[in-house]
Amino acid sequence: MTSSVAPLLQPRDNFSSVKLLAESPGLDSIPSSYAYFNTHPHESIASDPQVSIPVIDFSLLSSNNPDQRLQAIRDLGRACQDWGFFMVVNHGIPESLMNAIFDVTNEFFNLAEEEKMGYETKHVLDPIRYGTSFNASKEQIFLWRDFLKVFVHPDFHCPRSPRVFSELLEEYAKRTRGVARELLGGISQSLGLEEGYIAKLLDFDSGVQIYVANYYPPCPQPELAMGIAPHSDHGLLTLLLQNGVGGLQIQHNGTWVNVNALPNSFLVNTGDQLEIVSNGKYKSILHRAVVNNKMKRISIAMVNGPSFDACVAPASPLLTGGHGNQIPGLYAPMKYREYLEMQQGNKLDGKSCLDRVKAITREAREFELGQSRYYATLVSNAFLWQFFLLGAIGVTFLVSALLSGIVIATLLPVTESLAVLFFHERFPVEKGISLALSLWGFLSYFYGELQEIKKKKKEVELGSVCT
Ligand SMILES: O=C(O)CCC(=O)C(=O)O
Ligand SMILES: [Fe+2]
Repeated sequence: MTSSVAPLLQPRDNFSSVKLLAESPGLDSIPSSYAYFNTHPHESIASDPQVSIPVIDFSLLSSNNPDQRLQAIRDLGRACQDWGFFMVVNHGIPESLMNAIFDVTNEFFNLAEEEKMGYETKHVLDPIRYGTSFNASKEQIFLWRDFLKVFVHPDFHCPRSPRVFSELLEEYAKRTRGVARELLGGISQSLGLEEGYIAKLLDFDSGVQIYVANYYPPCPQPELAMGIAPHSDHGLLTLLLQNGVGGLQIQHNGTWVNVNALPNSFLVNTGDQLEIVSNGKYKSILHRAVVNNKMKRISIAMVNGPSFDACVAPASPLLTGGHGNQIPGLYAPMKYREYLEMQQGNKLDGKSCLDRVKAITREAREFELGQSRYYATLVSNAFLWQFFLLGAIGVTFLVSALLSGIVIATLLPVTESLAVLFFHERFPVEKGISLALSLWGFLSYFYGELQEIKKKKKEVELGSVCT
């Protein structure tokens, strides 16, 4: 394995895209800021050359024959539970449309850099976003990937050029949304819910759909670079196409495996919102894309999610077991818009966003006084902190920022000390030191103030003697 890399070039300053960097003459090693595998030594390479992933025949899912449909629903449920990933064949979307969407995507990435940079935006929810890596402002190691993300539903957006882009993308978005809706219906039934249950619950008809095009140019050191780091998708279902060049790997039974698609098929993966709504039965799948040194790879992911304002939580019928037993909900309710902002606004880091949503409910379940008191404490805490902050601003305004800072620094360990006294929390040496330091700050401030007052008094007295 070649592990020498060029000195840090700060490519971000010189190259606005990895495409430009890859096309720079004589590039035979990658800048160290792209050497992902040097800084992630624990990331194993794919062991298995190829495994067979489940294949879903879409025509059976929409069949009028109830037995065939039932079988397709069962297959779909098994694929979601065992893999979180499957291939969809016979979906009815014309091959010509799929080819055309590839061609126009390729043309977009071939536009002049300045034109593409016109779509470089700051906010993660801007409807058209061109960029490189994933979230370059948050990453130390960059991905060997340029991207274009376009929100195509509920409101349709599209870059102005290439000229035919808009017409093709609108049609492609509509057709893929139809396939995703049908799949979601089957998945809903496979969970024992009504066909339209999830779609209605999450307002899929006004759902967010995002076109994500990934451009991975050939890389001189593919064994060091990463196209897209391990992550799960934030939506419900992602329909992925690739230009016949492999690179996608999914995590299955703890190892990375290569997957390739049959011609004219979709690779579909379940996303975080499906994991939440199914209360963890259908886990979103970790996947990544590696790069190669021969051919550019383009993939197009259509991410289909709930509506922005849908509050996503485990479906309530799934929280009642046999004999009416309550099953705990494993995920805290959250608006999809907020989840999307959290996921897109950070660096790509496995399933860390979903873990945050899970952590709150775990804490709530383990809270001695019960779940409802946990949430009540959380909300009242947030409310009371607003008063505290107002008070701190008041002290800054009326006295000094120094006093305000000292009061805050002193109150924090006081809270800790009360927790030790009343809830018998541990009191390790760090807590002791921080308590001593803040009390020292507090006392020395007042001692200083006292000295100042005494000095002023003396001056006044002396002054009155002189006059
Ligand atoms: O390029 C690929 O195969 C994967 C792309 C992907 O995971 C994504 O865009 O979310
Ligand atoms: Fe993905």
